[in-house]
Amino acid sequence: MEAQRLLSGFCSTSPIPNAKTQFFVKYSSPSSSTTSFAQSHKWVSFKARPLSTKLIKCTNTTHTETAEVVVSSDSYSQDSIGGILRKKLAVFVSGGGSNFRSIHEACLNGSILGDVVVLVASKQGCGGADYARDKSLPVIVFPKTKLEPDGISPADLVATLRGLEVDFVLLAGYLKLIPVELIQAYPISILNIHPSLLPAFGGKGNYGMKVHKAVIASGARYSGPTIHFVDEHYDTGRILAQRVVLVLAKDTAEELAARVLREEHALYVEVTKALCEERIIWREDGVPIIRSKENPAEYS
Ligand SMILES: Nc1nc2c(c(=O)[nH]1)N[C@@H](CN(C=O)c1ccc(C(=O)N[C@@H](CCC(=O)O)C(=O)O)cc1)CN2
Ligand SMILES: NCC(=O)N[C@@H]1O[C@H](COP(=O)([O-])[O-])[C@@H](O)[C@H]1O
Repeated sequence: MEAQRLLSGFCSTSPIPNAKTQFFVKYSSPSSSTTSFAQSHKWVSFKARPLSTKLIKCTNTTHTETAEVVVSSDSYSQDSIGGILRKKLAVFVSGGGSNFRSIHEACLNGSILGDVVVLVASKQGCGGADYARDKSLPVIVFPKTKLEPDGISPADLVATLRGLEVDFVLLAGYLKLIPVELIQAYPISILNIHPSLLPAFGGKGNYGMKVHKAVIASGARYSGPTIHFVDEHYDTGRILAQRVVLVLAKDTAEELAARVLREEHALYVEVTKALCEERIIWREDGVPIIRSKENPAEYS
């Protein structure tokens, strides 16, 4: 229901103007509804300066909620560089969210021509979700599981991202399989970062510290992050970018993980910048490459 309300502008009587208008919404719900949008006071903010506030009442068969909508001018989504519009990003996390934070900060400081408009978390209480709430970003839990009963369905996830006009989905430490519904709804628009040089050390069961332990145990002398497009299987999508990190003879998995993570943060910001500036080109053999901003004749 909340996903639908988010899409329909919270209520049929919503005064919320067109999608180009940004707004804050504060929910106060008498009931302890089972969803992440309707519990007590929650600011769901999409940025921008408030111009006016409006109260809207949302009723359904079980209860009535009031939402205070702060309608504001939309001075962000009209930003553009050379006619290229600012992009709307959804980031997916399961853990601490350091990649999410570095991307969000790069959007705020102008490095990335885009805005994170929603965070999707597989765990309501993970560090990435806490950071998003602290920054007044909307948080959606996906998927719905026994441990996360407030999670939404794949259909509601697609509808909500569409309703938020998301252009690209960035997986950043997200540990669940992305469903085919989302992949079909966002063809070649979903990226993932993996902490090894794919195709090595990828696939089901290869995530987090497990990857770095396997790299060290293998005797590999090099590792590093890979960013790839997401298809219906784990880590088999088209590789877009990599960085090489030395594996030192006496590295612990934690030391290697920290070295790789530093490169992940830089690489994901660099790739997201190229994505939002529409500098990703598809080679005839289907391999995606990135056009240099400084020298358009150069690709990587
Ligand atoms: N359709 C896709 N979904 C996801 C992809 C992808 O490439 N295609 N990438 C992963 C991220 N990832 C590696 O980069 C990855 C994440 C998790 C797993 C894994 O084995 N998960 C376990 C469950 C872990 C848990 O719930 O704590 C499992 O499925 O058994 C492998 C690779 C994100 N989604
Ligand atoms: N296979 C997926 C996987 O292992 N992803 C890895 O999870 C970590 C998330 O860190 P973060 O939450 O601090 O960004 C990152 O190292 C990322 O590469």
